[in-house]
Amino acid sequence: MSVLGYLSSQPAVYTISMDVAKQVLALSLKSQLEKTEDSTSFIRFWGRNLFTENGTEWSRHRRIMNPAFSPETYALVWDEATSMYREMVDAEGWAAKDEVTIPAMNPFSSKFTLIIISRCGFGQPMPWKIAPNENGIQMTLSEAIGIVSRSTIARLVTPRWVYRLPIRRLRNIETAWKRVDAELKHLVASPRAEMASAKERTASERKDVFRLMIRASNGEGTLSMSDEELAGNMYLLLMAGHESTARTLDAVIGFLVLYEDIQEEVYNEIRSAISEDGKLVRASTRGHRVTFASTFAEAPHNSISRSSPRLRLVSSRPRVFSVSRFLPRPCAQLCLMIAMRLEAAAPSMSRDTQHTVVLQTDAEDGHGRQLVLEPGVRVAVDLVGLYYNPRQFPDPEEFRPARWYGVSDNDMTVFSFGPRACIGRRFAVTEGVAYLAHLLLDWKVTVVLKHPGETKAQWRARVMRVDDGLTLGVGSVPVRLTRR
Ligand code: HEM
Repeated sequence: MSVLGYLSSQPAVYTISMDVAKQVLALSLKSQLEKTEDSTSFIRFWGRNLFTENGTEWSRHRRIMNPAFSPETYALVWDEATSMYREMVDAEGWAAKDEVTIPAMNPFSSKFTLIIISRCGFGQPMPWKIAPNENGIQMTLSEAIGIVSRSTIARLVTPRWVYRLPIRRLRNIETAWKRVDAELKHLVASPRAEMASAKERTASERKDVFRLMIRASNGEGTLSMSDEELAGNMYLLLMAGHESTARTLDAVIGFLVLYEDIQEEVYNEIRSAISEDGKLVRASTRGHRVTFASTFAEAPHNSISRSSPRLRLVSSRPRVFSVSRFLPRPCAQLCLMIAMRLEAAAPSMSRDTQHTVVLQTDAEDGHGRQLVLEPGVRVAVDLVGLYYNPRQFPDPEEFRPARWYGVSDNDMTVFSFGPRACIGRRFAVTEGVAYLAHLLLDWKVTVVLKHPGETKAQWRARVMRVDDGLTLGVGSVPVRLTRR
């Protein structure tokens, strides 16, 4: 589809073709197509970052951050997710109940993923119960990030004074942006102070992404980072590392209550992973592989064993981690990936032509043709359109994890592909599988209908609709948890 702005704006072409998308990403690596100031303004409020840059600048950011996305980090993600689940169940008072009705799962998944990125990405302890008046601002960080995400586009096009008008909604937006700003400043300040103190040695041994960036910001040379870039990357990770995963978790829960047979399959898979001895298994190295799984140490009957063939997380090389690379991908993981496809958190990927670019379009009718684009044209891969393209995914509306048995990560595309694919993909998958495994092992999750006559199709139309923010997601997901 091509779009011509006759009065203003640049011409653009949109594609929902996988082949064309692959060409676009390949040409981006050769700087024929690039991200521009304009196309990345929505994520550059606090500074340039890994997402906004091209060429050698992009490569510098990526080289600084890459070592943090390692098997050790994913092991930590699994462990933290395990203890976070326990904290959540205790703090919310679910531990003593056999049935819990929840009007919306969304705040739980949002808080869960925020705390995981905070603990595992930023090395910052964050408890499940967060006081609402930190930094003198009456809003939790989780709430603030949600508001910031939903108001990003408005914030780009409205002057700042508008948010000082005596209108509650606008004041709330201002408070949320201040809350996030305060958090970023606090994050920058705390590890710097820590690293300057006697704890320096221990802290410097830790390789969370945040400490690597702080070190780069204190350093010089090709792998250094300015303070502005540091803040920019922290904001990026806060948004990308938390929101997209949270929205995927909302979506996958929504689908699993609609498709009860698949929920049962995932449950049985998790049950088959429970160990006899029930001891905590965190991480172990077997030859060149790192395998780990986690159990609930305190609850032996609820343990997930490392001997399980299905929930094992495997690395083929010490530094390159892949979830179940040599084993069948767990159904829980496939459910996540399908939810990402059906409810894409990242709606599109765009690049602008820097030179004349030739794209080969699909030969759908046997007549593929060349599309010649002049410099200055925006090429957008419409991910929602691509994921619902029936030529790529027959019966695109169906939640059918089995369709991705044996398919390679690249062909799933939900995290993009090639060297510029999502840096946090394994982080997100580990976290998501851990969340599902622990939740579904304890509870059968079912729909809460609006009224007794509501059908599942109506529930899907009402709940699984697009809720727009910086990322896309579903609406409030009301469910009932019944103890297994
Ligand atoms: C369900 C969860 C997620 C989805 C669907 C997702 C999707 C994506 C996609 C499609 C891209 C490519 C965008 C483009 O090229 O324009 C991307 C890039 C990125 N993602 Fe994710 N992501 C997720 C989770 C995460 C997590 C957990 C983190 C960090 C911990 C993260 C950090 C990033 C970063 C930093 C980039 C930019 C990479 C680069 O340009 O080199 N994402 N993500």
